[in-house]
Amino acid sequence: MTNTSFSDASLSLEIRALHTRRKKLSVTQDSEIYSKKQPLLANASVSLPLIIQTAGVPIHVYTHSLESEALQQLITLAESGIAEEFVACMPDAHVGVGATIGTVFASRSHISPYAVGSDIGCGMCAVPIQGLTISNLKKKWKTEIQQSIKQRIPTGHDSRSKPYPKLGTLGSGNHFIEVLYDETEQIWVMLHSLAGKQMKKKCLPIKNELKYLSIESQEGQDYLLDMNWCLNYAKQNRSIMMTILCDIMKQVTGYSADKSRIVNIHHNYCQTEDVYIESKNTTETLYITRKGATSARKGQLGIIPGSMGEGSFIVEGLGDPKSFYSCSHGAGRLLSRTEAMKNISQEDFENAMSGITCDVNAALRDECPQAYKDLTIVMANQSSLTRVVHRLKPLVNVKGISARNIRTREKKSKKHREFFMTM
Ligand SMILES: Nc1nc2c(ncn2[C@@H]2O[C@H](COP(=O)(O)O)[C@@H](O)[C@H]2O)c(=O)[nH]1
Ligand SMILES: [Mn+2]
Repeated sequence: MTNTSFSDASLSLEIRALHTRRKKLSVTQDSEIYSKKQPLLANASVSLPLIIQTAGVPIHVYTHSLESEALQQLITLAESGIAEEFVACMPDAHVGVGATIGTVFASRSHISPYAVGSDIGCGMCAVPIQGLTISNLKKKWKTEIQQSIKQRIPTGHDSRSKPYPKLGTLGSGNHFIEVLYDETEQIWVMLHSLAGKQMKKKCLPIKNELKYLSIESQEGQDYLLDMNWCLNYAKQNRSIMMTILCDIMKQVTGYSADKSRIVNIHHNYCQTEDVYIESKNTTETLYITRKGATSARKGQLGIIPGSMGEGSFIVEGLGDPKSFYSCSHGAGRLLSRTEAMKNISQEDFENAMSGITCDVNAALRDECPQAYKDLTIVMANQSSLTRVVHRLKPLVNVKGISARNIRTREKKSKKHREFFMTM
């Protein structure tokens, strides 16, 4: 039986209630209790990280609210025996497949493909455009840039090819390209692009199963080799797209990117890093896995995107060992895609995007700003992990969806409507 408990006496009753349920769960594995969504809710005044004791290593949680399923996944990892010292949960965390999105952990001996995630090497790239500001950006350029991006960078279905996605392609879903401006009115370009290779759906585990490989085993070595191949591929893909994007900016506006300030980072990966081990007062080299997390070593630059209406942050790491030198990789989803489609009206979506040059096709409503967590709260929750360098607000957004994707989605929702009308 597990010893999971919460160390901070001031945590709210809700947490204690969840704790009791979780204890019940581990004994009975009652699927009915399991499927109930009981969030972890702490008082916003409680300082972060919350430290949750488990039968394995503790969990450092950098948010005051978390879905029960995500907490369950973190506990499974913390009690698996493969994680050293603690497991860290980032402020944008939400339930993932096999492991929570927003998980960081260190291992001496094991790697978990499920904890790296299916989007191996998914990440962000951003660069400022030297001399281009809000004041000298002509209004008509925004549409010209948007159209040119769509013509030159394949998105959604058009990104696909076998066995790997084409280099220089964006991917689908919440992958995006943006033109933004910072607090000094400086213009930036940014992209969030697809992984080196998507793990096949049939290879993915059920939600709360966590499988892992010994690094010394043949499978572990094979996985590391393949994962590193995917990381290189994903980084190259971002570089190629960024070159095209900067070329578009130059062609349309006449201004060039300041390539010396480019930031190009993964947020789904595993690599060896030197880690301070507090219990031994030593530094060791361990395998750090970040699934939906940004490296935030002291002085290291990172990119934290929010949503298509909210924009993003350029941040600098503060090098906090309590999070394994990491911070969030975004705002994180608040509503599932289905919930967003159902609960957010087309009018509210369009209002949230007013003034931004972008598509507001109904097929994109599951990507609306309202579907994501409040980025201000996410940033406040990680003030000990990272410092804001630039606050970027969006001007142009191109999402990872092709005309063909839109037609397929429209057909599907028409069929869906017809089905319900005949009932
Ligand atoms: N600036 C923008 N941020 C966005 C957009 N769509 C999503 N997002 C944020 O990115 C992260 C990435 O999540 P991942 O797990 O898929 O890597 C997500 O949590 C959102 O906060 C956008 O169009 N523009
Ligand atoms: Mn990503």
